[in-house]
Amino acid sequence: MKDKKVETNGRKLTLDLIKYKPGLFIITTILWIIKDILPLVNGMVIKEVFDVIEGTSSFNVGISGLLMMIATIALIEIIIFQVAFRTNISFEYSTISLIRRNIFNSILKKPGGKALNCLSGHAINSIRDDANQVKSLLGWISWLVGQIIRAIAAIIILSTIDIKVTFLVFLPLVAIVLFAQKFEKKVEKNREKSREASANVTSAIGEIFESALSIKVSAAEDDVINRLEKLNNKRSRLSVKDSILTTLIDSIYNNAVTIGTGLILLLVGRLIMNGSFSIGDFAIFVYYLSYVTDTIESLGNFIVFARQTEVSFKRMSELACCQEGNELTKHKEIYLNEKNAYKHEEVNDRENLKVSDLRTLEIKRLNHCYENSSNGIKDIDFTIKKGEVTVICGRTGAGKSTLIKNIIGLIPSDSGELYWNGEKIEKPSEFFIPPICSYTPQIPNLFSETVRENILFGIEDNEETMNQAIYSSVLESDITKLDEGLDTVIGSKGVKLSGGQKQRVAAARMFARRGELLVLDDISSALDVNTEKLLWERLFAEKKQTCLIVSNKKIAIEHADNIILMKDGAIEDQGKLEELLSRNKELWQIIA
Ligand SMILES: Nc1ncnc2c1ncn2[C@@H]1O[C@H](COP(=O)(O)OP(=O)(O)OP(=O)(O)O)[C@@H](O)[C@H]1O
Repeated sequence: MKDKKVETNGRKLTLDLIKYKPGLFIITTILWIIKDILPLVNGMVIKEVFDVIEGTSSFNVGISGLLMMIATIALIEIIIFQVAFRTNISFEYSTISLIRRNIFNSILKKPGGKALNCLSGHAINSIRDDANQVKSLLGWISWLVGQIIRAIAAIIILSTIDIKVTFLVFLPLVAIVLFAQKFEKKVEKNREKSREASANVTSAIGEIFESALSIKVSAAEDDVINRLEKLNNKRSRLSVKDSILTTLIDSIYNNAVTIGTGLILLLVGRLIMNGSFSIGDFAIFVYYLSYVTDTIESLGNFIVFARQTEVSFKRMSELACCQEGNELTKHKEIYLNEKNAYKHEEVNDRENLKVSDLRTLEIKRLNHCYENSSNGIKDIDFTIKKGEVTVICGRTGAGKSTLIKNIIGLIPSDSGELYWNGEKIEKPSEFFIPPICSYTPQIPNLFSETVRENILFGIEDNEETMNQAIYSSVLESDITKLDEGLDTVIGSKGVKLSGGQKQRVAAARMFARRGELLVLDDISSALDVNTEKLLWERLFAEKKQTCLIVSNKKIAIEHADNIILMKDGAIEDQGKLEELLSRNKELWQIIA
């Protein structure tokens, strides 16, 4: 399966998100509308205040009554604002959590070897900034609805005062919207570049932290800092350009609105002098004018912001795209208020898999070619039988790791089939997991937690399982030498452990999961002879255990029921040790 380009439709995705919590969206929007309409009523009351002062009012309420009305409206406005703010927060955080949940879920669902299609820094930036951008857009939509309704209502009221002056309010709107359209593409392109440059800096910093030791021993500090400086300068240039473009558009809106306002006020001033405007009319006109012009500006900014959000949708969709398609806005339950409500439906599905005990695992015509490369595996055919040890060997780069990653679904194969007891395995990446299969990768992935937590890695802490895992991975004497035994914190990526200890903690994690099929990728490369001997002896003492092992070590190969000899991505030969030694010089050289 090669990566496909992800097509995104920002409007559809936005609508999907609104439909996720339609009740909250509608309530928030209605509250914003009421909150925005109230000042219009206030404007009318203010007009009456001036008319009462001028003596032209037909309203039978005194100044004090009108002032009470103004205060009451302001109070109601404050209360509505408080409620709307809360419902809006619930709406925004529900949708942002859904987006983040779906991105993480899709990443976890993808084959392990292809979970991220970009640098981790890019993914982190996207999950943080792009999700926030979408959240702001959604909040803005419900806010804008109220503003637009208020502006329309204001325009209708203003046009009853003077239609000609009111018409002039629309001119800046049309001009600004047309102008903003022209800038849309440019802003979008630049924002994309700017975000990418920021992500490159984040990734570079991450890599520097991860490789601090290598940088020091290679005395590469200056080079690394120069590279970071270049990336940072690029980021800074693009960010400044992005800010300038956005500010430029903002200031154009503001100035157009101000010029429009000035023109209208000039016209109104002339009308007052003509006597066709009362002071009350003038007051309400000035009072409403800012609502209309604010909305024009807001609408213009919104158009630009919505364009920028398209970029965010695109980047997040690329992360949230898995075999089932773009899952970015897929409606799923999230738990914002409940403690311990974490559920992972997919994991539960896996636990419920009904699979018969292993008798045979057949690998048929398996092929994989890495993207933009001729490397991979070709036409792999062999069978693993229950209780047998299968050892894959071959020179470096022969395709051993690629083969096992394809079998257990960490890398999706281009073609070929796998059969478990004769039944086709449809999704290897979802099938080859504990308790069916457990795996130790060539490079151990450890976390800066305790040894115990690294071994358990989410499974229940059971003394018997832990002791068995420690015994099988020959870790017992290492643990007694650690300051706090199993509860020693091992530092970032296990920095406080030796290479051999790291390999065995990773192996212990695999043993603790008691997979029916154990898959071990060259786990003894950093072990001394005695420890390695013990490790294989203990593993092979369990005659029932089915193992698929990548190793060129003589002691492992000697225990193999079937040896798969790889060369240039293909199986060069396979069979028992004696048969292969009698006919194949390659194997002699590998185990020599
Ligand atoms: N992601 C990748 N993209 C392109 N080529 C790759 C990728 N990963 C591995 N390769 C290439 O595929 C070939 C097989 O790699 P693989 O890791 O399977 O070899 P191996 O037999 O396990 O080697 P070793 O014994 O050194 O671990 C190598 O030539 C390697 O450079």
